[in-house]
Amino acid sequence: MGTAPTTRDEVPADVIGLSDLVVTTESSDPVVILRGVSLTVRAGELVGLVGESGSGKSTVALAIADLLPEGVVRASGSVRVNGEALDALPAKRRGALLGRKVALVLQDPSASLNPVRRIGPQMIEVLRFHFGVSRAEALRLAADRLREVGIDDPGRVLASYPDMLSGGMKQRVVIAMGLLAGPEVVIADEPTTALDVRVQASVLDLLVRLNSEKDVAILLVSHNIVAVGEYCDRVIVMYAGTIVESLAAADLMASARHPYTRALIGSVPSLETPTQAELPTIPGSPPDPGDVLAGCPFEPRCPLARARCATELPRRIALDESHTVACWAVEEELAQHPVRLEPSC
Ligand SMILES: Nc1ncnc2c1ncn2[C@@H]1O[C@H](COP(=O)(O)OP(=O)(O)OP(=O)(O)O)[C@@H](O)[C@H]1O
Repeated sequence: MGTAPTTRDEVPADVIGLSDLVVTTESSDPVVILRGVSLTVRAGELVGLVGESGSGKSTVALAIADLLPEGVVRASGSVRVNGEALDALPAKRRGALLGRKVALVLQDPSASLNPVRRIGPQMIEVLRFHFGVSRAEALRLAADRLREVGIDDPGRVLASYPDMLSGGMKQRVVIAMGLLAGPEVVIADEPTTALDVRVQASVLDLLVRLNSEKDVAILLVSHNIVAVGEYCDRVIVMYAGTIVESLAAADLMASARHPYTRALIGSVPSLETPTQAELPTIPGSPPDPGDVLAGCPFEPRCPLARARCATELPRRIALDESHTVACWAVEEELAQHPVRLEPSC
């Protein structure tokens, strides 16, 4: 985490807070995409959001940025940014708050850049909009931000069109653009997926460095639970539009309890895995978003499933201050031990 160590009395404020967020398609027979998601990202925190394809990670990212696609709506629940509920703000103030406080970095950097304008004018426009600075000052600030993301020759990059840059370089530019307004949080949705394997680690390292040096909170969306565990402070695991577990990254390998989290960890190869070895896969597939689910969405694939799991959605219980899990089997195992049975983010 980028913040200085805090005492118990000095918990950093939440920069992002989702409460019971339900997102559906907008139709007479709506498809439920998020089924009541609650989470927080605290100031300076580096949080990983993981899960299989289709679990709803990108929808969470887009809901925070108020950028849900056409035909997808927030049906209930709330999104708070810097303590302000987005719903309570008029559209103009909501846009200004998000523009200043939240930077979104998407998988494909080209989607965030205008292909027919040089990088310089694109960055200058953002700076002049937010700070009303002169063109010369904006150019200086843009070059500073580019250096901050590891670009040694900002002059060349500012004079380039996006397609003159490599994928890794473009993603650095997008991150630098996201930093222009001085955000509290960067939401990075699979920021390395479209990049060459060689540059993936350097972009992740850059995000970690920005988190520690500039104290920017980061919500890192990823398929790779092991990588997220290595880079982040906290890991949140999603399955079929729900959060099934949230815990400190340092506890991930030894203390993850949800059978889905354990299966995800088991399906990622490690350096020790022989190249010929067959990796365990999770049998079955996630439910379709259109399925009506009475119980736990993981029940059909779960090695610990019991009768109750098919009919009752597990509640999210706190195992300790930083660990929550939603699983009837885990709850039954813990029945002999005192746990705080209260919803927690
Ligand atoms: N506009 C839409 N209309 C209908 N369904 C949608 C729409 N957008 C997303 N979905 C569905 O919502 C579910 C969650 O999608 P989302 O992209 O948030 O998942 P994800 O975990 O980010 O997946 P990936 O890792 O593949 O990006 C998916 O099943 C997807 O098909």
